Amino acid sequence: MDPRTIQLHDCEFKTYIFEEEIIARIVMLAEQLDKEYAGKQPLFLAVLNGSFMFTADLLKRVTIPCEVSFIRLSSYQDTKSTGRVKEVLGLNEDIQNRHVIVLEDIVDTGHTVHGLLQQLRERHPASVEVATLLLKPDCLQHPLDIKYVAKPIPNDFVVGYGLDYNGLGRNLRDIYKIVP
Ligand SMILES: O=P(O)(O)OC[C@H]1O[C@H](OP(=O)(O)OP(=O)(O)O)[C@H](O)[C@@H]1O
Ligand SMILES: Nc1nc2[nH]cnc2c(=O)[nH]1
Ligand SMILES: [Mg+2]
Repeated sequence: MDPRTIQLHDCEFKTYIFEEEIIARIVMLAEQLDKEYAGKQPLFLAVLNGSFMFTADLLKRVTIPCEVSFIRLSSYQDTKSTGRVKEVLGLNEDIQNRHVIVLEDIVDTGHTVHGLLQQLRERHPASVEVATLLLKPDCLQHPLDIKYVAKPIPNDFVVGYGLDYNGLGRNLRDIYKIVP
């Protein structure tokens, strides 16, 4: 497919992962989760805002009985982590003895998921794992074991398919990377 370039605020981005590849990877992930969580009735816990598209496309393809709930965490300004993860909307669900799968659009420094996993484990779930669409393994600042990764990527700032640059770009169907 032809590469496309777009402008968001003051930055230029070019196409990087097309919708077809995103969906193909999500289909494989759903099949894996169907097998590994059969009989466990997992609770998917989606981290807003970034994970909304990933969550919808993944859960449409998960066929086992499951539940979904949402929390909202925020830590990015411009293209950088502030290092402070703000809880904008908390968790109301009782997760004791539940099999929880955290859904993220991207794990970058790992600050967001690291803090969230600490909080969740205090509530005694039966198990907690993380499923992320994208992982930047070279950027991790915490020793995290992310079990389900649809696609590892290098250290470039990306937008689209839920991911934003200062609010813009979340509605794009493909993923774009920043042009330095
Ligand atoms: O691994 P980290 O360095 O913590 O980065 C990953 C987090 O950053 C983004 O969220 P953000 O805080 O920008 O909020 P958003 O989901 O509303 O875009 C993304 O959706 C992840 O939740
Ligand atoms: N939009 C966007 N948000 C992020 N949060 C952490 N890493 C990224 C990234 O590369 N792009
Ligand atoms: Mg997020």
